[in-house]
Amino acid sequence: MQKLVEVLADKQALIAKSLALVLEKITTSLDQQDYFTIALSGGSTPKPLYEALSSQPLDWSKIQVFWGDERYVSPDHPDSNQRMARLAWLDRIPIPAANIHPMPTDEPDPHLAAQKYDDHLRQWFGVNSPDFPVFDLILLGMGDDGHTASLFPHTAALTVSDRCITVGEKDGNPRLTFTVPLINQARCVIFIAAGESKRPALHEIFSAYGDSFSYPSRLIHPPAGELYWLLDAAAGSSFV
Ligand SMILES: O=C1O[C@H](COP(=O)(O)O)[C@@H](O)[C@H](O)[C@H]1O
Repeated sequence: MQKLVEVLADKQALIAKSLALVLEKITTSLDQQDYFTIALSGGSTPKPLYEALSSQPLDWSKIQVFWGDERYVSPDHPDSNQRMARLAWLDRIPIPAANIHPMPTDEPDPHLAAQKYDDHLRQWFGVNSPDFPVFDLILLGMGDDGHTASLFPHTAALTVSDRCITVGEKDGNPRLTFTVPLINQARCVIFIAAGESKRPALHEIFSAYGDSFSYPSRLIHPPAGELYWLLDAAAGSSFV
């Protein structure tokens, strides 16, 4: 695994660096293959990145967009990760509808929805269990508590190793999330985190010894892939 930590002066520089890196990964991959698979993070941090991507002159027919986690709400709910990415980016570009792969949130039982998306991923990538699909790029955020995707501290989702998708839980509410082994299979994982409130969790995540059950982002280390941590100075100035 190649791990790179880069600290940018401020949030604007962080987004500019994230944009440049995502574009580099897309163009390099498309030189060698016909399509590029990306899994998106939600929350507030990546929104300006998605807005910036919306004005890039890419061949969107070659980009396949998935989500790494989703709140279990309808796609038009203000909390929906899909909604945020569509408003900021996907609704503004000429991307074929078939290239957008949102997590389903319409099953009465979220476990059924998790199984549906798991089946969809396996079918789309043509990968059967026990192997995992390999994403070209997975974008991740990190919450103040050290969670990533919807892998929250001290939850059962952290230990799921036989599926691509599982049900996470935040304050008693279900979410859908990529599992740790699926994320760790990726060719490239980019964490993007900003703000002073992330600093205590980052300290735990970057320390040589620590508790991954308390700080789930520690679990992400793709053995055959690249791992980037892009931070603004408020979050990361003491780590490089
Ligand atoms: O709930 C979530 O939070 C994390 C971090 O979000 P941020 O607002 O601190 O950027 C995000 O990565 C995840 O996708 C999302 O569902």
